[in-house]
Amino acid sequence: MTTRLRPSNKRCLVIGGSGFLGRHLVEKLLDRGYSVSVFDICQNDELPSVTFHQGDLCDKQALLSALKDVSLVFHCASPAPASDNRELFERVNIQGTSTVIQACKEAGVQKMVLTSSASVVFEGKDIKNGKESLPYAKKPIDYYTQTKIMQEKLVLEACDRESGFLTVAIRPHGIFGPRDPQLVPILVDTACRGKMKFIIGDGTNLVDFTFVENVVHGHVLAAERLKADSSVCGKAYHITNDEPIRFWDFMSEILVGLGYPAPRYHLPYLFVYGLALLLWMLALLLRPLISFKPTFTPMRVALAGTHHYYSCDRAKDDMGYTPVVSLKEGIKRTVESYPHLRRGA
Ligand SMILES: NC(=O)C1=CN([C@@H]2O[C@H](COP(=O)(O)OP(=O)(O)OC[C@H]3O[C@@H](n4cnc5c(N)ncnc54)[C@H](OP(=O)(O)O)[C@@H]3O)[C@@H](O)[C@H]2O)C=CC1
Ligand SMILES: CC(C)=CCC[C@@H](C)[C@H]1CC[C@H]2C3=C(CC[C@]12C)[C@@]1(C)CCC(=O)C[C@@H]1CC3
Repeated sequence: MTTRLRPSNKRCLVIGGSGFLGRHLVEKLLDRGYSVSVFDICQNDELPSVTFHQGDLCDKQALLSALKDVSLVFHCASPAPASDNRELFERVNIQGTSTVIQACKEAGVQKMVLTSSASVVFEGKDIKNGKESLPYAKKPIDYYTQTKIMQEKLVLEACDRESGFLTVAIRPHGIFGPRDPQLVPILVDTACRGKMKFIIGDGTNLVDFTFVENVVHGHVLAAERLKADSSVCGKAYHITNDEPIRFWDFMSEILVGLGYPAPRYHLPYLFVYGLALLLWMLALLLRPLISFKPTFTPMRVALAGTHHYYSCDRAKDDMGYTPVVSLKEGIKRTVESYPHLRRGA
């Protein structure tokens, strides 16, 4: 039986509620008796009890009309990292988030939960059991992450107990699960093109992959613990499955589950990284003439070949977080949810 910690008269808005994480969050909030509205630039299948507001989060007027009578806002909208569009990241994640904060304050919103990312401290070098006390990356791995850092700072600095506007940031890592448009589809696409034969490095690097329902659970707990007298205010929290796994074992389990062979041949990390760097520079130089997007970007090679896993002790201590779905179960549910991506389907 689910315990309902909050009365159902709580009205919340999920910005980015049509996206992968946002949609799972909306479903959980409804299940917990919240009254939910969604604000997103795009709409997917309607949910009967959800009010949908279509708009760009950079548009304050559009936000204000969606924020009427809302006391809690979840901000989980962002351009996809793969869009690789610096201007768009800056406009949406930095200027847009400032606009969201201003609109929330004007509309009298009391609480805001931001979906940040654990990668805000990652510089492409090993992180083992990283805590929230690690400094922000001075050289973030890409523009997307650079703007996620700025976004998190803006939201946490806006936390103001005096005026009654409370904020918290959730830092998930490697979100996966049913309906994810990125991780599994990229992986399967790479396998279909015969490029998933190689393991970068010795294959022992540990990484956090987090099942989407655990990320949702972290968001809901944060919102419910966010009060003027709580230690949660103005802080960032890692939310993971708390079961770091070898990057290549995770990839292999998904691939094998979908009927593709697991990668087998090892390539030295520095060799692949150097090659990826060269290709990336070539793509940049040739951009005015031809446009090609290499599969092996330096950022992806760093993600695939280094340790990067994080401690969620702070979330455990401050908000009683524990993952609700194990990695094994999460992988099983994910694989089962992609029958159309099975080999030969
Ligand atoms: N997926 C992951 O592994 C991780 C994700 N995160 C963070 O979690 C959050 C959710 O990610 P995820 O669910 O994967 O992403 P999605 O792309 O699936 O969802 C984001 C949603 O926001 C919408 N959106 C984008 N720009 C705007 C805008 N200007 N105004 C209104 N809505 C907009 C998107 O629309 P459209 O699709 O049309 O762009 C989409 O519906 C993001 O903040 C991301 O940075 C953090 C760590 C890991
Ligand atoms: C843990 C974490 C931050 C995951 C984020 C998701 C994506 C960045 C990954 C999803 C599929 C991954 C993938 C690769 C890199 C990282 C991802 C894009 C490779 C390109 C790495 C090099 C290869 O050999 C192929 C991989 C395909 C899948």
